[in-house]
Amino acid sequence: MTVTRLDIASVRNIQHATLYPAPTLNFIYGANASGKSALLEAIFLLGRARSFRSSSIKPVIHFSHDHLLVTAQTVFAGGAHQHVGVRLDNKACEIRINQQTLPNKSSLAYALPLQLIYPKSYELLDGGPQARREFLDWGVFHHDPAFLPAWRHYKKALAQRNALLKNRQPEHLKVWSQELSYYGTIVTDCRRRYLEAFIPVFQSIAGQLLGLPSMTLSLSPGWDDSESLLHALTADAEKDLRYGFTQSGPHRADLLLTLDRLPARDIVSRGQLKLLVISLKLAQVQRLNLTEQDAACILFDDFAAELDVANRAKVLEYLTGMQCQAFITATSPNDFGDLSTSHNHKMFHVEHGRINPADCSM
Ligand SMILES: Nc1ncnc2c1ncn2[C@@H]1O[C@H](COP(=O)(O)OP(=O)(O)OP(=O)(O)O)[C@@H](O)[C@H]1O
Repeated sequence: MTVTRLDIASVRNIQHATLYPAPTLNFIYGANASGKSALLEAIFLLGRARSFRSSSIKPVIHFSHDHLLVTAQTVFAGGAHQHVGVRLDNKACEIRINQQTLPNKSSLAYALPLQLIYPKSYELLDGGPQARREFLDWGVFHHDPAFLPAWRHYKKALAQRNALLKNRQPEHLKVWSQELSYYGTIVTDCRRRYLEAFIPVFQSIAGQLLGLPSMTLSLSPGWDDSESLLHALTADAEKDLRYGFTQSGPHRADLLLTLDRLPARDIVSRGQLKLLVISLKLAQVQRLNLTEQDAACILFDDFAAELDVANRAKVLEYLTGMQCQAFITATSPNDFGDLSTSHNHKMFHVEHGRINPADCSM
């Protein structure tokens, strides 16, 4: 999937912009506060109907307007065209794909798969497990159609079981534990199957970017899986009643990245940690590329942040060979390094919210 035309209205300081991006790499440069991240935010809004910078939509909408609109024309590898649009205001979200209004954000995620790399992404390895679960589930969602319905059922059952625990009503606990166990096992099987396919891709990219041997990635499923989930839920029932919530299950899962059997985050340097996160994110896109489906689009904000020149060159070389569309920002065109091996890319200059094509030879 490639964005061939992008129209943005009222996103941060971008009042109106139309872009015809390259199907490969798109380099975006401009001074601080010019609107580079706002441009990536607009594309992210189109793929997820939410911002990656603000939890509410109000601060994202241009001060003098009451709604924002982002639309795009995209083309699939097979040549089919698609028109995608998102209109957001403080209260409502309207999603349109090919002139049809759709109720679910998940349809956008299928229409425009996105992988975002920005300074906060680096918390993926040194922050809490929720970010790692969300990261993993992005891949599982695109890999396995059984995942989303099972995950939705699981979350409903979890809410019901937690309500019983909170209200100290143990009598119906068994029914919800069974429900939770049934869907939780499907969710975990989907995660395991995806990881099997994902790990070799990740190891190959991390090998190229970092050259670290003996790196392993594994799933901690969220309970002691030497026993079934139902067994864990039954054994935990008393403790769960005391704490008022369910302590075992895939909602507590984590991804463990180790080097020489120690948590990678305790060993690697800051720069290496960033390269590991970049490897994880690129591996998700590469994995999707290898399936029947169309490739995801990469949004890479603040490319130069904390990566030295040699590592930037390695990442760029990898991105160039990836055969997917990417939007990459930096404050100066020099930050992108030597672009002589990157063919057919485009460069854009952002200034005070205006986006203009720039000379690629810069
Ligand atoms: N709702 C809004 N309406 C209008 N302008 C806004 C709104 N929200 C933020 N801005 C302004 O939009 C500009 C764009 O900020 P953005 O974060 O996109 O810049 P940037 O080019 O990524 O900068 P940096 O290099 O510092 O990260 C800023 O000047 C900001 O003050």
